Amino acid sequence: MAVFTVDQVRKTITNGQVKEEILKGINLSLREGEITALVGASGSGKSTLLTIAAGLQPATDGTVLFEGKNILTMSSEQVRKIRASKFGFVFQFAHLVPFLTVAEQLMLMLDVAESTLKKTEQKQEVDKILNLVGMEHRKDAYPSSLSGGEKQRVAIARAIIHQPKVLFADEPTASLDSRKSHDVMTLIRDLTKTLNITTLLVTHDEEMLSYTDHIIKMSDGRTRGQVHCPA
Ligand SMILES: Nc1ncnc2c1ncn2[C@@H]1O[C@H](COP(=O)(O)OP(=O)(O)OP(=O)(O)O)[C@@H](O)[C@H]1O
Repeated sequence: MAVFTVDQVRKTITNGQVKEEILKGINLSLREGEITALVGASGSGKSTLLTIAAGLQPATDGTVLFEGKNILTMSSEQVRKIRASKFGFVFQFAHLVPFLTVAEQLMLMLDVAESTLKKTEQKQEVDKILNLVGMEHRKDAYPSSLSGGEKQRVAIARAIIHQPKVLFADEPTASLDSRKSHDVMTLIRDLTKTLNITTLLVTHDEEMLSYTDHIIKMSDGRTRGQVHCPA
């Protein structure tokens, strides 16, 4: 089922007198339990498309339908609520809060997502998710004592603890070595399948495409076909 549909999305940037169209009418649909990868040369518009789809910046034209509603015409408060409760984000760097332990980072995310769980249930949820990403043994550790791969595991746990429908992952393996990159993509793939998340991934690393279900190539602000990857 398509959870997310992007239809005729355009983005024009004005730089002084010069107008530049960086997205030229993008269409795509994302399905539950699947990873869709956006690939393409630097500057082709991947991150712009991801941030518009995630409600982080407006488009010039077009629609982004999430659960049947166009997020591009919602108020900023409505979009903020959807982002906090229904979306999860992972970026190139983990961006953990340095003075919070691993468990506290996840508790904070539950607060941001306005979780209705009681504190004891929230703690159980934290334990469950840390177990899922293989980080339960480091729950009381601070970020400075974690390796790059461990930090990214915590960032992924934080991105999914509130059970988002959609996971936006922008170059999640770009700061990791090859082995850790494979570990992180295995984790993202397993979580996408077991939790039935809809995942949109931006990556430069062709080796990571074997973990995806669909590949969309971007070139000069346009998409060039949606390739289905056989399992
Ligand atoms: N706010 C902005 N103002 C001016 N130009 C912008 C802005 N945002 C993006 N661009 C331009 O739009 C184009 C697409 O940028 P975008 O970051 O989406 O590309 P990308 O495919 O994600 O690139 P990379 O792989 O290098 O991250 C680039 O030429 C970029 O310079």
